[in-house]
Amino acid sequence: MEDSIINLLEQLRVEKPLIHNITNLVVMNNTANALLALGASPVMVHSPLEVREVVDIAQALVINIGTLSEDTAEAMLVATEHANTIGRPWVLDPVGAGISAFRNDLLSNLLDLKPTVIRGNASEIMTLYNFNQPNTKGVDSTTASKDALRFGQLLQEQTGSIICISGEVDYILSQQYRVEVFNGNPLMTQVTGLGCSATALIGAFLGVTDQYFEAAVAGVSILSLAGELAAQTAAGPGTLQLNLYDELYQLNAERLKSKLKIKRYAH
Ligand SMILES: Nc1ncnc2c1ncn2[C@@H]1O[C@H](COP(=O)(O)OP(=O)(O)OP(=O)(O)O)[C@@H](O)[C@H]1O
Ligand SMILES: Cc1ncsc1CCO
Ligand SMILES: [Mg+2]
Repeated sequence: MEDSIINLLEQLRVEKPLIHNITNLVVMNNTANALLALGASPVMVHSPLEVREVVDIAQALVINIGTLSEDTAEAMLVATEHANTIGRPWVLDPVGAGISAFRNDLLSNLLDLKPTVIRGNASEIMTLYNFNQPNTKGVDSTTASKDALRFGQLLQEQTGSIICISGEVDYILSQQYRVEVFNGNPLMTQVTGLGCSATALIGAFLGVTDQYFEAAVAGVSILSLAGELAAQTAAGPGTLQLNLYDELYQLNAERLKSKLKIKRYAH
């Protein structure tokens, strides 16, 4: 399985896919830098008046609802509908699912548009399966990823999307497979938007292959491994964020082979 991740990373660095992000105001800069460090080419375009044209030229689309407004919500619907029309893959990050009726209505519309991949923390994935769950913690998870696994699998069956649940263990779920990633470090939760960075990296890999499950596995496991390595020499959250860019930039086949801790199960 490491081989497929290594091949996808090499391909990404050659092709430098253009990744269209409609994302939140908090992580705009750190996700653009994470994409650049990995080898992709980010563009953040949010106006409903221009997203169609950007979807046309991009290889994949990232939708992150963290800091929603009426305008960005409209842009997300326009962009994803157009992506579906022309066959562009897209990934949804349901940040803060459950915060408000506005957010849940948009999420419900986006689910109807069948995201290629959905990546969220445990609380967000549980809310997507049942919108009646109260959100008590904003954008952070109140529960462990393993507690959301059953709901993630049900959400997978309901939507047909590939589902990624992040946390101490990261899960990537399809109809056929479950992959578990054991890399990462708890300090990563003290830096805003590393889950959002994982979502953006999934977008980058969706831009270089039509093996969408393998793209999701690559995005999640590379962010978790780079975060783990970044934490090893970090004095705190600040250096972790900086080290993360360097780890993404320096990541190679040898490091992936020796440090990745992933398991694949067939259902
Ligand atoms: N308890 C933990 N132990 C080890 N690694 C963790 C832990 N929690 C999170 N991580 C790492 O951080 C990554 C992001 O997960 P997290 O659950 O914090 O995302 P998130 O809540 O969506 O973040 P954000 O919304 O700030 O982007 C995971 O993929 C994993 O690598
Ligand atoms: C802190 C925060 N608030 C809205 S989006 C965001 C970034 C983490 O998802
Ligand atoms: Mg998140």
